[in-house]
Amino acid sequence: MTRDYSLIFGSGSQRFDVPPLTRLGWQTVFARQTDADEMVAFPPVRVLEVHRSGLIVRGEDLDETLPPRADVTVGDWLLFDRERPSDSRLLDRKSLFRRRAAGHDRQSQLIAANVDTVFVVTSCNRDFNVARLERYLALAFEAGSDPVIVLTKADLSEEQDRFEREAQAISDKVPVLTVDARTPAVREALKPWLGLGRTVAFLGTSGVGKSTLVNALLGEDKVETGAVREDDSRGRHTTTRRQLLFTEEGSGVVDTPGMRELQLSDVGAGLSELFGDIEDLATQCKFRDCAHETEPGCAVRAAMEAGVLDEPRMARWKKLVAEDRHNTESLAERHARERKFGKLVKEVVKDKRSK
Ligand SMILES: Nc1nc2c(ncn2[C@@H]2O[C@H](COP(=O)(O)OP(=O)(O)OP(=O)(O)O)[C@@H](O)[C@H]2O)c(=O)[nH]1
Ligand SMILES: [Zn+2]
Repeated sequence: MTRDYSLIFGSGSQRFDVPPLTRLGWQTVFARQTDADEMVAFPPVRVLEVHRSGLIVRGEDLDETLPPRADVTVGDWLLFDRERPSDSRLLDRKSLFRRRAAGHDRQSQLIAANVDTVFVVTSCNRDFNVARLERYLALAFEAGSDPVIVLTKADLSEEQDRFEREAQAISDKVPVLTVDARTPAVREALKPWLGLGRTVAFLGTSGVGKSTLVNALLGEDKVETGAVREDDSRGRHTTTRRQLLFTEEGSGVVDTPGMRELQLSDVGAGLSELFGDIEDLATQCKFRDCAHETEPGCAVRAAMEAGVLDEPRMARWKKLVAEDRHNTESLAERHARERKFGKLVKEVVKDKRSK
């Protein structure tokens, strides 16, 4: 077992006892996929940066650049093959964020792997939107990463209690923090999810304070914040980074613009995690394909009428399910479904006419 020496020695200068792989985020789930002999022949390396020209990886006393490959992303673990670097074995992931590429095939672009916790960031202002938060949470669950809601700009709002209450009501699986992202105290607030060998990432719309939080964790201005970024509108290009950085205490922070553009697609399982209670109700509806509108024997509407289920929440659920289906279906699948529906309508019309 790997011991977490940071608990014994504290962090900072006395880091010498921590195994280098642990500092890079090596965990039992990865160790279980290999053994000591293989690790000597093919040392584990973690992907820290992805560039068009190659992958920057790091292991114990190892800093290498591997040929680029589409099946690997930031945060991944590989067993480095010195002879044939492009054959380095990719270890199974703990979690994976991906984005559907443009076009109608279902190709997806890998964004980040092996993220333990994702901070879903929103501000105590007009950015705050329960539907959008639910969307991000579904994405996080789908990726296999634990979400935490971070409410920033608490210092600018007189209603932070209300925002906090609304965020807490979304799911009892998701903790909520309220912070001023610009103060050093924010590191304390995020601490329970950081720590040696843990990897975190940030999700949220533009301007909510993601870069500010990343900088707070890294202890310096590694990432441009909004104030600087405004230059972009005058034509300056920001470099597209996809990188994994480490804090002083040894936790990994994924900073990738791709996380900002994630869409809801293929998040069926994530939605179930977030709306499991409604899905359970739906299984009790009289009709298996109940749309929970006017059908008799609808358990979902019954719960709503009894005041057990919040109507706006159920409306958001329906919208997300429809949207996920739309994003997930390939064009061919959609055509097939629409054809089937068209045929059904024709049959019903014919049936009515013949009566
Ligand atoms: N008062 C206050 N200002 C904040 C807080 N968090 C962030 N800001 C400010 O909000 C602006 C935007 O913050 P960023 O960290 O750049 O936001 P971002 O989410 O990284 O935005 P993008 O890079 O566009 O995705 C900056 O000027 C920050 O200083 C906060 O908690 N309180
Ligand atoms: Zn129903």
